[in-house]
Amino acid sequence: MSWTNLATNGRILVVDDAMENIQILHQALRGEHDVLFALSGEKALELAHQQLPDLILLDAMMPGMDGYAACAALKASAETHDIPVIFVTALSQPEDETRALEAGAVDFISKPFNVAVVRARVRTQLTIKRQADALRELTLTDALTGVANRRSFNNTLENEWRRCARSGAALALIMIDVDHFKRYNDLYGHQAGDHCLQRLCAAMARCASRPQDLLARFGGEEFILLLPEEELAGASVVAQRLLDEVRATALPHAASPTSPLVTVSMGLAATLPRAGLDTGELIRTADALLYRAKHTGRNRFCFDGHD
Ligand SMILES: Nc1nc2c(ncn2[C@@H]2O[C@H](COP(=O)(O)OP(=O)(O)OP(=O)(O)O)[C@@H](O)[C@H]2O)c(=O)[nH]1
Repeated sequence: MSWTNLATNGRILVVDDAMENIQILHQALRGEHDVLFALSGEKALELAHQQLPDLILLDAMMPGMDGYAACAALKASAETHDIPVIFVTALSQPEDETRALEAGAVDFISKPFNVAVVRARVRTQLTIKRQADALRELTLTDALTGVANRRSFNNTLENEWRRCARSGAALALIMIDVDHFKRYNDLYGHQAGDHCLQRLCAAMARCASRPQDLLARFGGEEFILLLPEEELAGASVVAQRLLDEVRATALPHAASPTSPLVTVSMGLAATLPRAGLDTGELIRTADALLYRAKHTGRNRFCFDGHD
């Protein structure tokens, strides 16, 4: 997304029980945006989850679930929480406006609407939304490698831990460290070292393809792969894939006593998360097993019961 067209080409969901209002708004916005519509609050929630629009124009008064209830439901769901909602309504008292803002709306447009005003307000909110998205992305991404950073990993671990605790599923971690990376930098230079980390990340990202898997840079030349709903057996399959994929990337490392190519060592740990149990313990276990992998020859993975 270029910074010059942040205000256009959005996916806008228009929600109104009156078809003529939807037609007017569709007419007003379709030149600049992709417009979806729903004729009820219930349908709006369904579409919002399926299509993840950039912005929602929501009628306050509708039979069944009204705009306030729909807005509250959108704000209560993690997937739709960040979608800005503009209320569009014939109600024009300050209390109505306050109620909409309290329900989580970012703006309020009165009916009958002025099409130019609607367009301008949509542009403004779309720009703000995209700037917020870009900022969130920046704060959660490692600048060098493009994978998640440690903050993002910590957030995801907490969420996945709770999710697995609810469903009774296991959760696995692979702690990954590049072997003899100091020697790599010393021989090839820091810039080549950076490039090596980028290539390794691209290779490692190919090894864990489920939507809930998360590869993150844990620090320096250390990475961590979070595998929700996975046990040690599954994690060891992924770890073997990581070893193979890193080998196939074939990055020369003439200063490594382990191999003529860049290699990684890994520690694997898995647990059945429970509320109240500490996520730190799992990380410490994976770290201790990574240490064991380093001290038993590198270019390998270790987990309890297997070296
Ligand atoms: N180029 C580059 N080097 C980094 C980066 N982050 C950490 N390093 C280097 O990674 C090296 C890590 O060194 P050590 O912790 O001694 O580990 P190692 O040399 O990989 O040895 P083993 O882990 O025991 O195999 C240090 O020289 C760091 O400067 C980075 O972003 N770019």
